[in-house]
Amino acid sequence: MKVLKFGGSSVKDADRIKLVIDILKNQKEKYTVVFSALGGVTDMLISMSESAAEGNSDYLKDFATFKERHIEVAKALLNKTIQKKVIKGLEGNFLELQNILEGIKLLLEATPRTMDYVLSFGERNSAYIIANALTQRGVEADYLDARKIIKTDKNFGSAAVKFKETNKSIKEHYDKNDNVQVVTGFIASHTGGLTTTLGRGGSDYTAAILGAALKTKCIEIWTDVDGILTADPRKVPEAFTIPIVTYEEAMEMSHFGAKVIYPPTIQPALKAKIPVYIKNTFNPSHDGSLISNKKDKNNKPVKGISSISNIALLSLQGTGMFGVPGTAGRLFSSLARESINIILITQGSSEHSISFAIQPKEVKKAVNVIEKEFEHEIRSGSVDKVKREEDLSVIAIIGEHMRETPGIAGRLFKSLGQNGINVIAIAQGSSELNISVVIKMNDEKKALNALHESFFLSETKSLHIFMVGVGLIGSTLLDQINKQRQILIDDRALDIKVVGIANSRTFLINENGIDLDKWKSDLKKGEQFSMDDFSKAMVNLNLRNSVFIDNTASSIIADKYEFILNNSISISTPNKIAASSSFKYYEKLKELAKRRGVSFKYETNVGAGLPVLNTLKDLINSGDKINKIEGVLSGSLSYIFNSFTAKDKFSAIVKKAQELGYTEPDPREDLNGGDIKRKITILARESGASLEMKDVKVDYLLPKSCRDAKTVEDFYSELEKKNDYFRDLITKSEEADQKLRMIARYEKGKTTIKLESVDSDHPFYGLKGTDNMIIFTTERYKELPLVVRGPGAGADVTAAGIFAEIIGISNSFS
Ligand SMILES: NC(=O)C1=CN([C@@H]2O[C@H](COP(=O)(O)OP(=O)(O)OC[C@H]3O[C@@H](n4cnc5c(N)ncnc54)[C@H](O)[C@@H]3O)[C@@H](O)[C@H]2O)C=CC1
Ligand SMILES: N[C@@H](CC=O)C(=O)O
Ligand code: NA
Repeated sequence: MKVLKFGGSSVKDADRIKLVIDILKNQKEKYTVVFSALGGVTDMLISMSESAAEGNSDYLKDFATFKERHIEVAKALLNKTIQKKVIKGLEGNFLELQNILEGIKLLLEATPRTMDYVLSFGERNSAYIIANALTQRGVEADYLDARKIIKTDKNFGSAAVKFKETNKSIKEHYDKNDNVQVVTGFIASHTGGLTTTLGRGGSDYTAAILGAALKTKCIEIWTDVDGILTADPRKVPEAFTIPIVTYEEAMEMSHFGAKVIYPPTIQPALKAKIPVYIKNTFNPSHDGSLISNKKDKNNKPVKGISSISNIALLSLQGTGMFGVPGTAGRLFSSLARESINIILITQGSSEHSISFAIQPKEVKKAVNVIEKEFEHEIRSGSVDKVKREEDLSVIAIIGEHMRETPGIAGRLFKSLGQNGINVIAIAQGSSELNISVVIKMNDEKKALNALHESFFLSETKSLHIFMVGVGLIGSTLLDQINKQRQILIDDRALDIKVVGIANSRTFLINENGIDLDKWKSDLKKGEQFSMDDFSKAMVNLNLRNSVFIDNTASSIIADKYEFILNNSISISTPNKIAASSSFKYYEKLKELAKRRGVSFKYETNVGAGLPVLNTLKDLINSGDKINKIEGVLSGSLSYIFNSFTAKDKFSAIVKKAQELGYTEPDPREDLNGGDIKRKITILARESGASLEMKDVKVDYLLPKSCRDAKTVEDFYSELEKKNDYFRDLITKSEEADQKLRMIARYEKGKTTIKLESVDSDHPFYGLKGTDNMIIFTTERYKELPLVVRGPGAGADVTAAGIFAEIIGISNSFS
């Protein structure tokens, strides 16, 4: 024999009840079944009584709806003959209820005793209709009014069960009746016959009482979710069912807002060692959760993460509290006198302050009672006025095995810290069954998701990308991400979600991820872009594991890095402006990233996708000293000198380099030496020098008229005028069997850039295509230097460099 119980959400209307009937018809063994009132009906009964008690006739409208709903369900489920009988029975109930409501209106009072009677109609109607629907479908079923079998005291609203009497009458009843008993949940009666109710979660309690009395094989609580989940799925989409939870864990989860069941109600069942399953009416084949005292083989230290939204934190503090016994006692007794429920308490070990969380609606009352209680101390200045903080949430991680697993708290605080979530108060029960933290309500969703990812590692980690600049590099990167995304999910459990994109005209944000197959057309329909609006949207979304990518060459974007890092968002960028701007800003950004525990990365600033800056960082971190850096740092100039011959027009080759995507958005940057200047400055800075870009000594490649051109168009026309000049240059170099190279150097604190014509034995002579080559001469690489060489410009290699950087950043998220 087993007991099944279906809650209000499972019996909200006729369609849902049909699903329930299917589940019941599929039962292989003997069972009894408990029902709650149709979803929403109990609330309706309460509000009708309240309005009647105010002498109001408004309830009559609700009463009409109440009747209609039940008749409708009966009509939809029952054939004509049975319908007639059932509707007659329902009408008897309606009349009884109508009389009571009229009585309430006359007396202007709904006592707890009357309320229990009123509420009983919810379960009585639902179980009655469903029992008949079962009979009609060939199940031999009887309607059983639980008032006949469950006996309680007269504590109306939350009556205490008299188990001896109850168990006896349950056994007697079930011994005599072989049909499926369809039982009203929640209601019971006093020995004298008065109707009582069992309080919060009452129908679950009914099921547990029956299970324990009849020693059933199990109890199944049927609801509208797949059991107890690791977190609230409305806040954490990745939440999943916990297969086995202990009773204590279920208790903690429900205390922190997981509303699947109210565990105290299943106590009688667990005491009798009867397993309790939580199952989903709308997904009956799912195993659901088992609440049991069996040890979980899985033994995860953290089983679930819960939260209570919108709480207030009050603190009592003052010098007069130190070492004074009874302060806490007085504080909490005064709150208890006013029936103020306390969600969490923490006390500093200095005994200087006690903080506790309560519902915001109780703040005023709480402050008043406390300030009254400590009136004298406040007046004398030994205790301060109550400090209050509102719009907060409590988050709790829960699990029995946290107790024997070190490092859990560490991981908790690391992932909150990394996501810029400030912890306002901390509490850990001495049972170590939960660790709770108070944070800003704004951060709740982010915190839940970050912790969920961190503690349920087997699940996929999400990375949220915000990208400004979707030109050549940006669009190539989006393409690469789109192609690789599923592989990263499958192989690395890493889900890269691009949630924001922008160009200089419009921007688009989608928290669930932008569709990378059609971002171009979607972006066209986006909102008008401003970096202020985009940054605000990004910060307001407040997503965990966020990375900002700047694929522009704009200083407007680079100027926002400080704000972005300050909001605990990592940055990866090929834009060289920030790292080559003032040394002060460069340092500030690096320091800020460190302080916020996020990343500021710009490997593609030098040598595009080549591992130049990382190599340099590894040398320095391992204690090497940089003596000299020499490099061909411009991919576009490399390409130009490698393709330019005395037969070509120099201006045409430059144009080609631009078309191939090797130059900066503005090609003058490359030809004027600006781009190389930025790169050598960055290399010098990464080597430890505090240099500015203006310190770089440049031997210009271009004649002055070209350098001074005001627009790109003017630049090309000036360049054309100088084609002969460049032909001379290359002819001389060719005749000497040499190659033209723009070489940057950093040595003894000085940075220089110079056009040189190099011989065939020079290391830079053999460079091909867009090759960059960086030669590090160091204390350890003295005789033979360390060399990094390869393509140093181009969309694919640059985008790949950023992509690799993003994946690297994802590793740092706990
Ligand atoms: N092409 C290459 O081989 C390499 C390029 N880079 C860097 O990559 C960055 C991007 O280069 P490309 O993709 O070639 O440029 P691009 O001109 O093709 O694209 C620039 C994008 O930025 C957007 N943009 C420009 N100014 C903006 C502003 N103020 N606000 C918002 N959006 C703005 C544009 O609308 C466009 O979507 C540059 O910083 C460049 O130095 C770095 C290494 C190699
Ligand atoms: N325009 C740059 C691209 C890489 O930073 C270059 O030519 O090297
Ligand atoms: Na690089």
